[in-house]
Amino acid sequence: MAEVGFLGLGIMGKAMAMNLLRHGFKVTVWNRTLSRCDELVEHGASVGETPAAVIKKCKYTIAILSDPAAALSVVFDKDGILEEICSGKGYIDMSTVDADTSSKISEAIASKGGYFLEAPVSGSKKPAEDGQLVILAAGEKALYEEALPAFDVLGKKSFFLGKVGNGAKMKLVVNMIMGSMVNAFSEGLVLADKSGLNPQTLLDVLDLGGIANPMFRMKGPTMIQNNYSPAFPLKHQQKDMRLALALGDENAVSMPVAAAANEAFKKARSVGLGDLDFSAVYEIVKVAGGSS
Ligand SMILES: NC(=O)C1=CN([C@@H]2O[C@H](COP(=O)(O)OP(=O)(O)OC[C@H]3O[C@@H](n4cnc5c(N)ncnc54)[C@H](OP(=O)(O)O)[C@@H]3O)[C@@H](O)[C@H]2O)C=CC1
Ligand SMILES: O=CC(=O)O
Repeated sequence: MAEVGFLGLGIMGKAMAMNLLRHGFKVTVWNRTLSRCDELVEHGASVGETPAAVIKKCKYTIAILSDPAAALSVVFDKDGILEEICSGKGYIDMSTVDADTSSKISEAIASKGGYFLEAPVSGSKKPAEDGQLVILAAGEKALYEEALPAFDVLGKKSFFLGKVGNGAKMKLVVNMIMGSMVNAFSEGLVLADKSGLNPQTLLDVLDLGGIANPMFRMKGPTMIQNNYSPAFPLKHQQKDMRLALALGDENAVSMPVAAAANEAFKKARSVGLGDLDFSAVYEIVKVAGGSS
């Protein structure tokens, strides 16, 4: 089996690279904070000293990094991907970014003869650990087909959405909906509490009705315990709202619900909740709703 490169061992990357190792893939990893590679090495990974070194060694390389700045940095900066990408090599960016960022990366890689695929994922820490992500790929179809054995390990379903940008846009639309939902959910929990209802009973009622969903089911119990151990960091959810609102601007789509949700996420970041789970926006909604 050809060696797969893997850049970025945060919450998602660590779980995904671990999954590939568990399924017999040979993986060479790199992370900006190199010490984060140690645990992967214990499970059989090799380490590349730089993104360029990983690209040089591997037929194709996957990345999952925090945001557009990080995604651009590993490609364009010193020791970055552009130094070694060439004909016959592929680069797959699974970070959640905007279509412009993805297009810039795609064009730069093509200018060196390499192949590019964007492939952001829907699903959080647990689906990443369980190989149950939903993969939203777009770009070079041949690279998509080459990566399918890896995608089959990482996810429960892969979509090929056509030209570069379509994967990024699909992911932003999905996360814009999710960010609005968690705000509405938080308001419901506050309203139940303030009007004398038991929030746990609200969760039980919701879970049996037409708006039951895995996100309410997973986040509800921890939210009512004020436990925001990060699966999907709030700062990333706010980045996704910001990028989705910009996509709305470009397309003249009015999104007042998403804009209000973004304000709550911004407020949460401004009071230091950015590294907690995105469900910590509940703390902001509680204050706005007059709860302590
Ligand atoms: N967590 C989730 O539930 C999901 C997240 N996503 C998306 O996946 C991406 C990663 O998320 P997640 O794993 O949660 O994030 P984390 O914050 O846990 O990890 C971020 C990763 O990006 C790296 N990084 C940050 N800045 C730079 C930089 N300038 N140069 C190089 N590397 C950098 C970090 O390196 P270092 O260790 O050195 O800080 C780390 O490896 C994000 O785009 C997010 O929106 C998508 C679906 C679900
Ligand atoms: O991007 C986050 C997710 O849960 O999907």
